[in-house]
Amino acid sequence: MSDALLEIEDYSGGFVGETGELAPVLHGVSYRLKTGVMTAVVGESGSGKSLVALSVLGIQPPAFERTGGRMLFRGVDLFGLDERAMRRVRGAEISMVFQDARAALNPVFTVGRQLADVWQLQHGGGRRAAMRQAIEALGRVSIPEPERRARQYPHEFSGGMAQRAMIAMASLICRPSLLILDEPTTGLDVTIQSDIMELIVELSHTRGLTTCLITHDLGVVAETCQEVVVMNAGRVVETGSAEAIFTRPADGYTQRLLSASQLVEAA
Ligand SMILES: Nc1ncnc2c1ncn2[C@@H]1O[C@H](COP(=O)(O)OP(=O)(O)OP(=O)(O)O)[C@@H](O)[C@H]1O
Repeated sequence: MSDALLEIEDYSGGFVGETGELAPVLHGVSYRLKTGVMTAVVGESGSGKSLVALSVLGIQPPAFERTGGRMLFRGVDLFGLDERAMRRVRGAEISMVFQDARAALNPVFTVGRQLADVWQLQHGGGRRAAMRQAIEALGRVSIPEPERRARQYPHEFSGGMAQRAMIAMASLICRPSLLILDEPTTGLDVTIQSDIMELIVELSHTRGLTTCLITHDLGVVAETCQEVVVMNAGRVVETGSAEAIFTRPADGYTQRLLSASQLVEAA
C-alpha cells in the first residue's frame, strides 16, 4: 500500500494557440504527496506549479490540453472521473486556497453566508446549523467577533482576514483530506504572513491533513515543510526531504534557487 495520498505521474500538456498548435508547458511532471505530510512545491514564476495544482482539481484553463500522465488520488486516476464524480472530490476530498482570497470570495454575499452555503452543500443540515458552523470556523481561525464578521461582505475584510476566512472554508468547512495552498501569503504584510503560516501548520497538524504548499518563499518552506518538490520550466528537477534539499541540493537549479533566497549557509 502506497504512503502517498496523491501520485502525479508523467503529467504533460500545453496550451493550444490561435493557429491550433500545441505549445508544451508541462513535461512529464511526477511527484507524490505523502499522507499527513506537508510538501512544498517551489520554483520560479511560470514553472508550472499552479497549473499542476489546478489540474488536480480539474480546473485548469480551458485552453490547456493534457497530452499524457495520470493523477492517482487514493490510487484512483482523477483524469478518469466524470464531472459529477469530480465535483464530489472537490471540496470534500481536495480543497484549495488561492493567493487572492478577496477575489476568490463572492462579493455579493456575506462571508458567513458563503461558508454556511458550502457547509450545507458538503454536509447537508439546516441553515441555522450551517451558520453556526461558519461562525465557529471563523472563530477557530482567530477572526475576532466572528458573529459580527460573519455578517460582513468580503470588501469589509482586510487581506489577512479574508485569507483566514478562505483557510477556514478550505480546511474547517470542507474538511478535505488534501489541502492545496497556492501562494497563500503573497501580498500580505510580513507579520501577517507568519501568523497565517502558523495557522496553516496548526490546522494541518490537528486535522492530520495532507498539505501541498506552493510558494516562492524558501524561508517559509524551511520552517514548515517536510518534503520539497522543485520545478523549473515545466519539469520537476528535484524532490526530497526538506532537510536533504536544503543541506545537499543535487540539482544546479535548486542550488541557484537556494542562493538567490539567501539561504546560502544552508545550501
Ligand atoms: N491561460 C493560459 N494560457 C496560456 N499560457 C498559460 C496560461 N496559464 C498559464 N500559462 C503558462 O503556463 C506556464 C505555467 O504557469 P503556472 O501559472 O503554472 O506557473 P507557476 O509556476 O504557478 O507561476 P507563478 O508562481 O507565477 O504562479 C507559464 O509559462 C504560463 O505562462
